[in-house]
Amino acid sequence: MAINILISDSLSEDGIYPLRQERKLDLNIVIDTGLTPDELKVKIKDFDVLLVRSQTKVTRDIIEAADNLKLIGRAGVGVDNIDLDAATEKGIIVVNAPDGNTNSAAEHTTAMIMALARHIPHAHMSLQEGRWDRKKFVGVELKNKTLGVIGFGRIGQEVAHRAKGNRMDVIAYDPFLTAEKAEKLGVDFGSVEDVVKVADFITVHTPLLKETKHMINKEIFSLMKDGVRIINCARGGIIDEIALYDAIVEGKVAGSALDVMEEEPFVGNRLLKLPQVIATPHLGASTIEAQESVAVDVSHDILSYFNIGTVRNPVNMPSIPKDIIAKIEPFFDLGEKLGAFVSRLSDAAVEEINLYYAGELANFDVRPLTNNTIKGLLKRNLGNHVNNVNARYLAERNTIKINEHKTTTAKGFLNSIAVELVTATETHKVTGTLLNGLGARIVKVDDYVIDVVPEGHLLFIKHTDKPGAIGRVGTLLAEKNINIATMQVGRSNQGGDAIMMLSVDNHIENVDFLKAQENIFDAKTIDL
Ligand SMILES: NC(=O)C1=CN([C@@H]2O[C@H](COP(=O)(O)OP(=O)(O)OC[C@H]3O[C@@H](n4cnc5c(N)ncnc54)[C@H](O)[C@@H]3O)[C@@H](O)[C@H]2O)C=CC1
Ligand SMILES: O=C(O)CCC(=O)C(=O)O
Repeated sequence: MAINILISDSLSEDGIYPLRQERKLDLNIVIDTGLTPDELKVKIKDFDVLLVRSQTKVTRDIIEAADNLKLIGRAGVGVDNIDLDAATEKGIIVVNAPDGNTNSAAEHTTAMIMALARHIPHAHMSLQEGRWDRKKFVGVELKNKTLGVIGFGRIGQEVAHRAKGNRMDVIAYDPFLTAEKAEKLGVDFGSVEDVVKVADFITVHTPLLKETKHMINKEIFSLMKDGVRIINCARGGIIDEIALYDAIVEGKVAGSALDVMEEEPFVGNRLLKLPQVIATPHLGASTIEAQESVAVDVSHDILSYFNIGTVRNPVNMPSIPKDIIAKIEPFFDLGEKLGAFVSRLSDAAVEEINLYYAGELANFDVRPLTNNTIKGLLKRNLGNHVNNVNARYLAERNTIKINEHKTTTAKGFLNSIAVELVTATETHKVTGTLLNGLGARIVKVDDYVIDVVPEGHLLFIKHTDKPGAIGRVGTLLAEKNINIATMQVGRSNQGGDAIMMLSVDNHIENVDFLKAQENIFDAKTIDL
């Protein structure tokens, strides 16, 4: 079946070349830019993939109307134009291209700092208007000035690097910036307040989040040096525009360079009328190189998702290095099957799921494996609507607690996974392993040690350990023309509780005939 891809913002044609030349998948690429939200809401129904830059607003409304959507690709960094919660709830994976435009955005920020320091746009306009005004445009040097960088991720660091080339001192704030890292990068570091108190130029490079919205506000402006210059090439909204406007008019801020504002397009914004402000229409990533690079990156993730089911740059799923994925991937199927198996052992509402990882597995970040296992467990009640993207969200929405437990010592096996399901009245635990060269096995159900291949049609029977029980089950199944492929038995003690685990050739619709037997107190069919 064709995979329908809608590109709704203008993207580099060279960047989507990997999609154009794909031969294994049947891709149907439709480019339709400039759709209104209402038009997109109707159109999106037929598409499996939506590919955007920052222009298209992928709202909850649009996501809810997107009946076939599996992946949203953002050719760029910021995903604030995509309702991530709505995508996650619907099980739609969101990917971005975090590295492809770093250099361009850092170069643009540097250009803005320089243009601001030397009044280049205004001087140029004045010349165009026929004036030779050299006194009006006296600037300041960058050398020996301090650049304050708030948000010291990819772009913030690249900007700092260039500032040092201009012989500026750099002081940065980022919640993840440690003394060791700052020293290695040759910058000072401190709190937001520490940074703004000493900086001559302040540039912000954080994402727009609840915590960063208006983080540069009236109070923070009041701490700044008089004559400070403010640059925002990250996201509108990080700086409170009312506070910025007032600080410029009051003379606290000598100038501001803005590539982004709270409302875009920002033609007509009153800040543009101030002579101290220079601005560009969100051009940080607008270079041939960056646009090609981000489009190539998302194109590769789309292909990777549909070809092998993994992506490099997930936004709403844990991002795990390739080498770790390679180590945990073989356990995905086992985890899902253990989840599915344990879900059949109780009909009561699940309150808690405990995942026990033992052996070498315990050394790795197993969150994707946990997601897959929860998917297997929740499928019984939620059906195919649950997937790796929304499994954890759906568990939490149903107030199910998820706990991962790890130990590097695995009893008897190199690695094992145990999935424990806790309800108000009972607890069940199923343990599985991958046997070298022999594949997956279920090795324990509750307290019973077994050895069962987790596939096909299984029949799980709990009974009293009495002579003839096994033969009776065999006869009853034969009467119904059900062929037994394998059988395992286990018991707690002689004459006590016991289990039978059979694999049979066909699905058994109804097991009441087994439950009606005197010594059988439970029977369940489990199709894996
Ligand atoms: N103008 C444009 O065209 C472009 C804008 N951008 C924007 O630039 C910004 C930075 O992008 P990258 O450096 O690639 O992202 P990044 O994820 O590498 O770095 C962001 C940094 O902000 C830090 N941060 C988060 N909350 C913070 C807080 N409360 N205070 C201080 N720091 C905080 C994070 O720890 C992280 O180190 C994003 O908003 C992105 O959308 C990116 C590319 C182009
Ligand atoms: O697509 C664009 O040009 C905007 C880039 C951007 O703002 C980002 O990557 O966060």
